[in-house]
Amino acid sequence: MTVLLRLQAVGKNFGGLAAVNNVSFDMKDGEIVGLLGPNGSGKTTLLNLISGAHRATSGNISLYGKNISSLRPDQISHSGIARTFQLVRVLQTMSVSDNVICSVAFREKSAWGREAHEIAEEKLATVGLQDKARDLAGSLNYIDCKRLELARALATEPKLLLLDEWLSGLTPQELETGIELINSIQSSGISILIVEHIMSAIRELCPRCVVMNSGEVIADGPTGEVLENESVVSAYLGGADA
Ligand SMILES: Nc1ncnc2c1ncn2[C@@H]1O[C@H](COP(=O)(O)OP(=O)(O)OP(=O)(O)O)[C@@H](O)[C@H]1O
Repeated sequence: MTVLLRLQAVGKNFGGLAAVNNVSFDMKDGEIVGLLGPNGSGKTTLLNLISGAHRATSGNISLYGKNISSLRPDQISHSGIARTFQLVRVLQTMSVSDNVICSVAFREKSAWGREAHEIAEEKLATVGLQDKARDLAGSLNYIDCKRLELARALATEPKLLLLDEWLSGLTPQELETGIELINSIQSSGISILIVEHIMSAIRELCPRCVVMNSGEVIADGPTGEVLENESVVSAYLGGADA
């Protein structure tokens, strides 16, 4: 299968701190991969490097064989990578629909007017927000803000979606809905790299996991095996959560 994303010896230093250190792994087209690790292990920094928010100190990142390590975030978005943030970011004073239209306007194949509206409607339907298209984004509850952020990411037509704790803070029922939504997005052909602390969700969604600790990859493989790996248990799970 085609290699979608390739990380080769990727590193990021903040002063004397190696937040990401010599990280290498591939993702295949269509894959969903869990990115795990204890707090401060470098997961969000790695997503920031892939999405271009931060420039890597060392190593290479490529998408479909094209080196994207030195591209700007907008160029990386145009290459086919979209993300959501750990702390939800929506444009509070605009309507739900206009939030998505903004993403449509900034994508590589931008669209305006009626076409942009139709794309926004489609993405809002995908995430289950079609009935709230005219509401103010600032009036949405937590899960709906998360849905909107997802719709905004999908509006850029990504090949690879980076989800940073998208499921965190949801009620058990919302969690089930969220898992189904992520599953359906992957089934539509979008690859997903998901940072998540909720192990039940990771087990349900991800056949494969990569685990980081202190900036380094300490395990990469089938989720069941990885979660039983001794170094993973002691670094991250403390033996209780798996
Ligand atoms: N902009 C920054 N400047 C300095 N240090 C940073 C910066 N961003 C992250 N760090 C540090 O890099 C390390 C990795 O942080 P990162 O947020 O990537 O971890 P994480 O695995 O995503 O953690 P969490 O699960 O808590 O979100 C931490 O020690 C953090 O304090």
